[in-house]
Amino acid sequence: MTTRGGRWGRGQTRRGDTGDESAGPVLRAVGLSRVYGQGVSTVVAVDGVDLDIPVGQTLAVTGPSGCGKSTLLQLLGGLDRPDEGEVWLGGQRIDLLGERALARLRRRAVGFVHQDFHLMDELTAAENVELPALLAGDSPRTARRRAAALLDRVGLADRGRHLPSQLSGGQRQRVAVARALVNEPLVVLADEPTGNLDTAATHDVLRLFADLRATGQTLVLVTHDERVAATADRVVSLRDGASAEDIPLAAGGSQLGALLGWEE
Ligand SMILES: Nc1ncnc2c1ncn2[C@@H]1O[C@H](COP(=O)(O)OP(=O)(O)OP(=O)(O)O)[C@@H](O)[C@H]1O
Repeated sequence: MTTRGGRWGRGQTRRGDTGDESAGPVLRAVGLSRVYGQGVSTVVAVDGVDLDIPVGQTLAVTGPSGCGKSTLLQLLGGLDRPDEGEVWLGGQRIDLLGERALARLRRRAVGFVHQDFHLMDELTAAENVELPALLAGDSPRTARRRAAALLDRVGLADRGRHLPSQLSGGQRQRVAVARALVNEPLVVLADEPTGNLDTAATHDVLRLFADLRATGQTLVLVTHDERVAATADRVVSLRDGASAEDIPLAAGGSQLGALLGWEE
């Protein structure tokens, strides 16, 4: 994948760009806590999480329903703010940024993939992918070119003019992955990206993530599915908002082959 010169400052490059592993973690949480509600209805959704995510790592976040996975992902991506602690992205502390600066940084540095795709129904697949590039300041021509290349990369070169309603769930999620990549984010954050997909579509999306991993893209993946988690480099399990286990998987993405071979 080509890179855009000047988009990132010193210490903010991706592994795929420079091969430089000395820049420190691309994403870092320090003592992160998020509390919802007050009084008797208080819920501590995230409770003192420390996390360093190196450039190029695929991290799976797992744990039982309600343990705080989605809240943690939103905090890491600057969609929500912690009550305590710090979030660092690309060497910059983001939890203290003002709304506009945070929105700008999020647009460029974070690619989100959601369980239910979050595509705009009235826009074509290509327009959905172009939109974040246009919002980040690219010319229409550049945005179109980038969207076409990404749709090709996710195997949907011939579906650019289709509306989301004319695509299968797996195809919609591949459009969503293309959209997440269009601004060459520092991190891709995916919340149950295979949660609404059948087995074949799940495999398509996992293959896509394996391809991203091979290019050095940093990826954080929230998943209930242990087999999906097994395709990561590392698994962090949450219990009641806190990190209960942090396991490096020596085999990492090589589990993908086993998973696909087993299921197919
Ligand atoms: N906006 C909110 N207001 C109040 N409580 C919330 C809110 N969002 C989440 N919570 C609570 O915070 C806790 C963590 O929720 P979160 O969605 O992060 O968990 P999760 O692990 O992603 O769950 P699931 O796997 O079911 O999606 C839960 O107890 C949830 O009820």
